[in-house]
Amino acid sequence: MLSNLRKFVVSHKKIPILHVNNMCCSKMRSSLQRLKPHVPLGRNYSSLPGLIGNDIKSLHSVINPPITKIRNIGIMAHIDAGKTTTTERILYYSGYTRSLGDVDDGDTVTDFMAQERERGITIQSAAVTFDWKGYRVNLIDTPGHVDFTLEVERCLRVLDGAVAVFDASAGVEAQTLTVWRQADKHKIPRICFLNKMDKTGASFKYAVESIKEKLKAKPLLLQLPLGEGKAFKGVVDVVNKEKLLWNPNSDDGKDFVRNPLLEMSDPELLKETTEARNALIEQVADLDDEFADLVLGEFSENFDLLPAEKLQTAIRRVTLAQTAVPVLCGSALKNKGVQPLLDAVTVYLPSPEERNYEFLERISRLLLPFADQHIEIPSLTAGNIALTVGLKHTATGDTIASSKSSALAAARRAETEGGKKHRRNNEAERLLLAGVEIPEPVFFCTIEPPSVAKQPDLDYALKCLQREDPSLKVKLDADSGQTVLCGMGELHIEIIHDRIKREYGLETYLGPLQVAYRETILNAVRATDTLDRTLGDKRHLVTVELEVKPVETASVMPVIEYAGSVSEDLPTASQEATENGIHSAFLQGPLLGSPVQDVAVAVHSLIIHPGTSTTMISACVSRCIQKALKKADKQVLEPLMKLEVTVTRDYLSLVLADLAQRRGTIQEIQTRQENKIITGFVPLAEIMGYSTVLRTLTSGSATFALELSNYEAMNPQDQTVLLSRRSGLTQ
Ligand SMILES: Nc1nc2c(ncn2[C@@H]2O[C@H](COP(=O)(O)OP(=O)(O)OP(=O)(O)O)[C@@H](O)[C@H]2O)c(=O)[nH]1
Repeated sequence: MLSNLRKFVVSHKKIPILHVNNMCCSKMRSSLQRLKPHVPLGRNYSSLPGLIGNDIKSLHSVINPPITKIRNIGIMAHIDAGKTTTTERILYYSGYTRSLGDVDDGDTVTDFMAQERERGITIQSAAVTFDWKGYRVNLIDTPGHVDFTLEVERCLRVLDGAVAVFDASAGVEAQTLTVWRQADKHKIPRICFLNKMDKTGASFKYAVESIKEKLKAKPLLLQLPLGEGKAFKGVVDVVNKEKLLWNPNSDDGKDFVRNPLLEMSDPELLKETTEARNALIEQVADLDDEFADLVLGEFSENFDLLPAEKLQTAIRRVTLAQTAVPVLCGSALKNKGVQPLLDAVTVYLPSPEERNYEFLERISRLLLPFADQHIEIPSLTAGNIALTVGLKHTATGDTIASSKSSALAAARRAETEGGKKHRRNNEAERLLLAGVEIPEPVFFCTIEPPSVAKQPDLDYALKCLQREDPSLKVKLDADSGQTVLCGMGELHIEIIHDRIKREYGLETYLGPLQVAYRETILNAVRATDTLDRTLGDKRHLVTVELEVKPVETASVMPVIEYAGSVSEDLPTASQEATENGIHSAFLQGPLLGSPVQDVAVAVHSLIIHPGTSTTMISACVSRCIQKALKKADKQVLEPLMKLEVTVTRDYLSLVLADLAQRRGTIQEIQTRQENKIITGFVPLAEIMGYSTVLRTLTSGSATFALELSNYEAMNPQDQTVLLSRRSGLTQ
């Protein structure tokens, strides 16, 4: 949402803002009517939701439709599965746009950033709102590239349901797994859409199997494809036993017929569909006791008599319970199968009141998003998605509440419901609701403004970008004084660089991309330290004795223990100061100045002279830890990436040989039609610039996906080379 907010701020000069606050209905109606001609649309938009032609159905329903009729959904998938193309079709069939946008022509609604249109990929999530058969659908198109994982994560938190789009010729791909796990984490009910059924090599069966195997999900086949690849012409609705055929002469897919399957005309297909329907009924009955009772009681003799609505209601229950996922198929590009997908969204995905949100927020200005355009609205009921402006201090992951007491109540609820997590008993922390988990950046590089005078402008641009994208970290290198960007991948940093130029008018220079290493220790070491300083007439005196030791946590958060004698009478402020000192010491390890992970600290003794400031306590503890770390045996940890390369047979051996040279280890090689899918692990340092290498090696025919797996100990030889290179001894 914040990305759209920023977009709004950037582009608000172009778009007239309608101040509808406190307006009477007739005034608002005329404002809404005036909206269309004013909005500088690059595309041909038909109507905003609720507006038919230039008329308004009902102002209340435009802004606040009944909650049961709202669907807040996201579209998620592996890169290039066809999310944006599917979204375009959805907007067209719902009447939101009057022409079909095309990713390859760079004129889609939701990919509105210049970089998105140029590269044909989604970077920021975009929200659009439209109506479908009496339902209000708020839809978010999320990025598929692994570098923008955080963007997906922050969308999932506010969604009630999602459509997972798959390339039917590839099935479950690397990033599908990641987004699927994220949706699991946020308990989001899903529908699967097997897209690209028209593509050579598309296989409904293969894609369904991969959903079972890789996602460990139970697919409910609500449709069967009519033909595959070039022969794909429509779908069978298994629930209703109907055939849906798209008119081959229609160039926008609006024209399709739905006919019941008859013994006379389609005996084979009817038989196949009946079998699929019976299997579906049995599968749902296995998962839902209420439905099992119904089926066994009234319809056990003949499943054909079971009304479609009863089956749909049960499918909805299991979808909401996330014990199974409905599967549909189609081809967004060839305009087939998208309308039934929209029907399924309204039928099977939850309304906001079926999820646990009970917030009502009052904010000075609210805007309804239409991709990169917005319309101001006077109020909003629970379950809707909107934008707000003017929040200076919020960042992605924050929760906005109407008052401190409601935030406290919500925090308490979060604690009892999901939490059980240990929270520190401090009020600021209690006010926090579940934020998004921010992935650790794995790459960094220096960034320089065109001149010293422009440094404040660069700082400002980076501050703004960071607020909307917390996966971007900005640091100051203490030695060189340079600004350092830390990001999720090469593409991430490249896009940030590009955005600074386009959106803030600053030409900046990036240093070479470097890997973010970590460090750890191999043995336990004890150290003591005393800090004795007199400032003014005040004496600050602290003596600490502690031990650092290795422990396997795979985290940079140290485990902290206190000896009984220390914890007994340690005031909270002194404890916080001690822990601040511990945390700051581990941010910069002794080998490379990288964060230290897999460590525990035992504080054996802590003697604090009365009147000693908390800053001095932190400083003493931090110095003592650094002393201990220097004495310990140390180890560099390097990011190990999980890699998936899709390559044709001809180039397999070339790619494998190249990976071997990059210290890669191969986990498995699978066959998928004409392609080989290599999965394995490779150190990040060895895979920089891999897209160019792979393109050259395979004449552009291979693709790859990369994801951080874990941090692994570097072998002693490589570690020595790295350390001497970093200390400037070798190149
Ligand atoms: N054959 C075929 N190609 C499709 C279909 N849907 C999309 N494509 C093509 O696949 C490519 C990727 O489509 P997008 O809609 O940009 O995919 P996306 O999932 O939004 O991609 P990202 O946003 O970058 O993750 C484009 O070249 C589309 O034209 C389809 O149904 N069939």
